[in-house]
Amino acid sequence: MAGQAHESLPTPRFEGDAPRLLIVVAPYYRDIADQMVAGAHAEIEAAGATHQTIEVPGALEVPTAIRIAFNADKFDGFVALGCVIRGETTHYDTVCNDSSRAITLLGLQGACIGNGILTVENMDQAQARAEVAGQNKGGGAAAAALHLIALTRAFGSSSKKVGFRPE
Ligand SMILES: Nc1c(NC[C@H](O)[C@H](O)[C@H](O)CO)[nH]c(=O)[nH]c1=O
Ligand SMILES: CC(=O)[C@@H](O)COP(=O)(O)O
Repeated sequence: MAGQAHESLPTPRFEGDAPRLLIVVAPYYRDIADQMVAGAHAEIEAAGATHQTIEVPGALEVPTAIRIAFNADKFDGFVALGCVIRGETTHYDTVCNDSSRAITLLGLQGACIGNGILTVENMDQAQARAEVAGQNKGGGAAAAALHLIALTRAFGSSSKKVGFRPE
């Protein structure tokens, strides 16, 4: 089903106290980015949550933008969107590995993040994953963030915390 992080894991639905999500998108490839943002919007709205979208130049800037917004403590979760297509040099590896690792570290430090940064060999692969009627990776990333928000609310918070969140 479109938007599901996994076919067998329905996206949580929120009744009241709508979660606020920030979509951070790197429109390095504008058409691909727009499709993934559309998928994320649809998934978030269907779950009864709200969203705001900001743009940064490239995938390497996405984690820093999330850190900035996380420290502002205005959002319950984040969706990272972008597209990295291999070029002639090893820069592809840097962009892919550093952006994904930074996003994972932010998650371990307390941010509820779905990672929808595509890392592909060519535009055909990107298109198949970006289109909402296709693999809808933007919707899937939004679904992942929504799952983590629901988990956070279910477990609540305690004095014992791993990670950092400004009081
Ligand atoms: N080649 C791609 C990039 N490269 C740019 C970097 O993400 C970054 O903006 C730059 O190195 C300045 O810090 N970004 C993408 O999102 N996709 C690419 O295919
Ligand atoms: C993923 C990239 O950074 C890549 O698009 C840059 O292209 P190149 O490796 O040919 O400089």
